[in-house]
Amino acid sequence: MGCSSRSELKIVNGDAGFVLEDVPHLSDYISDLPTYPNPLQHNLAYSAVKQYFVNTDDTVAQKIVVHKSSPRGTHFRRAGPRQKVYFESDEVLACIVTCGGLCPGLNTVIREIVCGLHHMYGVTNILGIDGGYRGFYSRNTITMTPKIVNDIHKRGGTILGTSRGGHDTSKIVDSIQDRGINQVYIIGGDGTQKGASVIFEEIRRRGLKVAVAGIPKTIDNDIAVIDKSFGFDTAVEEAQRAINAAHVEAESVENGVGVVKLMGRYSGFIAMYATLASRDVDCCLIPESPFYLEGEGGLFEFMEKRLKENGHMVIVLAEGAGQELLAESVRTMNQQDASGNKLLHDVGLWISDRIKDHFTKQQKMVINLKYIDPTYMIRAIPSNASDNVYCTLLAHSAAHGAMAGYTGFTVGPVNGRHAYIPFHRVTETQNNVVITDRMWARLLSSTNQPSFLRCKATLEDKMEEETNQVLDGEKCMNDDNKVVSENISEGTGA
Ligand SMILES: Nc1ncnc2c1ncn2[C@@H]1O[C@H](COP(=O)(O)OP(=O)(O)O)[C@@H](O)[C@H]1O
Ligand SMILES: O=P(O)(O)OC[C@H]1O[C@](O)(COP(=O)(O)O)[C@@H](O)[C@@H]1O
Ligand SMILES: [Mg+2]
Repeated sequence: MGCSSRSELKIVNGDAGFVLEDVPHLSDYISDLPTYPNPLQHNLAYSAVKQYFVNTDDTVAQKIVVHKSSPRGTHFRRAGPRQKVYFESDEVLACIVTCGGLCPGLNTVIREIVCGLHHMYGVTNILGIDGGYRGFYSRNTITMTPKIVNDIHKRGGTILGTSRGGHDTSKIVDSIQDRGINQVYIIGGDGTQKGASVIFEEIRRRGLKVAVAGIPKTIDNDIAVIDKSFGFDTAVEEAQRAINAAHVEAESVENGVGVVKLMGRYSGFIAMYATLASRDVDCCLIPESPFYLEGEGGLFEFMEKRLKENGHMVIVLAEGAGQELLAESVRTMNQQDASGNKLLHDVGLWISDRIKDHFTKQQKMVINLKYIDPTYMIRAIPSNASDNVYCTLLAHSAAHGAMAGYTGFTVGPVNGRHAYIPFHRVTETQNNVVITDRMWARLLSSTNQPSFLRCKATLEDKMEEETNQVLDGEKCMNDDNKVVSENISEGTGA
C-alpha cells in the first residue's frame, strides 16, 4: 500500500482500486505519544465480548453494490474500540457542545457521551458548553455526570442549549486551551461540522493534544456519506400526526383540502418519507422537484381532478419547495440567519393563498382548505426508541475514536457499519432526494400526482447533471450523493 498526503487529506491506496480516506490521528502531528491498554478489557460487561476490539485495518466500503470488474472503491476507517488508547482516564477533560437547529435525539447523544466515557473509560471530567459555539467564550461551562444526564433522553431539545452564528475559531480554541480540554465532542449539522473542521485545523496548528470528534445532526437528513441522520425517523413519525389531522379535516367536509408544511430547507426527505408512510397524501412537493400551478399538467388542474374523484385531498410540502415560484411573486431581500443559511419564505401559506384564490376566481368548485404547519413540533420532541439506540451507537463510536487518538472526524453509519469519516467528506456536498431514483418513482406511483412535465427541461438538466455526477464520481470515487440516495431508496431504514 502506498500512502499520499493531499494537503491535510490522508489517502491510502491499496490493491484492486481500494482507497482508504483516512481520518487524522494525534500522532500525525505529535511525536512520541504514550499509549495505554484500553480499560475496556477489564470491564465486566465488555470483556466477555469475543473480538470486542476493532482490528486496526478494518475499513467500511462506501459502495456496496459492485460488479465483478469494479474497483474496490472508497473506504472509511471502521469505528469502534481499539486495543490501545492515547489517553489515561484521569487525564481526560472532555467537553460537549450542540449547535444549529434542534433535532430529536440531541439529549440522547449528550447522555451517551457522558455515560459512555464514564462507564467504559472511567472518565469523570466532562463539561457541557452552554449555548453552541459562542458558549466556549461567552458562557460558563456545565459539569456533566451520569447522574445529571440520567433521564435527559426523555426530553426534547438539548439541555446544553444551542445557537446559530458565533463561531470565532481563535476564541474557541483559546478557551479549549485555557481550560485544558483535550477531547471535544461537537454535535451539529453541516455548518457545525465545517466549524469543527476549522477548530481541528487550529488545534493541529497549535500542536495541541486535543481530539475533535463530530457527531452529525440534521433533521433534514441531508448530510452526505452517512446512511441516515439521527432524529429523522422520529420526525417522520411525528409528521404522520399532522398528515392524519389534515386528512381527517379534509375528508370531513365537501371539497376539503389539507395542506401540511414539513421541514426540509434544501432536501425533501422528510416530506417524501412522511408521504410514503402515510398513504393519505395526494401530492408531495419537494425542493428537488420543480412544479407549477397553472395550466395543463399543473397543480390546480390535478387538484380539480382529484377533488372531483375523491371529494377531498391532502398536499404535503417541504418548506424549501417552490421557493423560486415564491421569489417571482414575493419581493423580498435575500435574507440569511446568523449562520448564513438562507431564510425561506413560507411556502405553505403562499400556496394555500394561491389555491384559495384560484378556486374562488374559477367559481366552479367551492373548497375548504386547512393549512397545518407542524414544522417545529416535529423536531422539538424526544427521539423514538430506534433513534435512541442509534444515538447511543453514535456517541459510543465518537468516544472510542477520541480515546484511540483519532481526531478531525465525523462518525456515522456507512452501509450499516459505523465509520470515522474525514470532516471534508460530510461538508463538501449535501444529500438530496434524487428524483430520477426509484424511491421518488415509488412516491409518484403511490400518489399518482403529476410529474409537472412543463418543467421537463429542468428535469432533463437535472438528470444530465446527476448522470455527470455519477460518472465523475466513478472517476474520482466521490459519489456520495448517489450512493447514499440509492442506499436510502432501497429501504434499509435509510
Ligand atoms: N463555514 C463555517 N465555518 C465555521 N463555522 C460555521 C460555518 N458554517 C456554520 N458555522 C457555525 O456552525 C454553527 C451551526 O451552523 P448552522 O448552519 O446554524 O447549523 P447546522 O450545523 O445544523 O447546519 C453556527 O454556530 C455557525 O456559526
Ligand atoms: O428556525 P430555525 O431554528 O432556523 O430552523 C429552521 C431550519 O432548521 C432545519 O430544521 C434544519 O436545519 P439545520 O440542520 O441547519 O439545523 C431546517 O429544515 C429548517 O429550515
Ligand atoms: Mg445546516
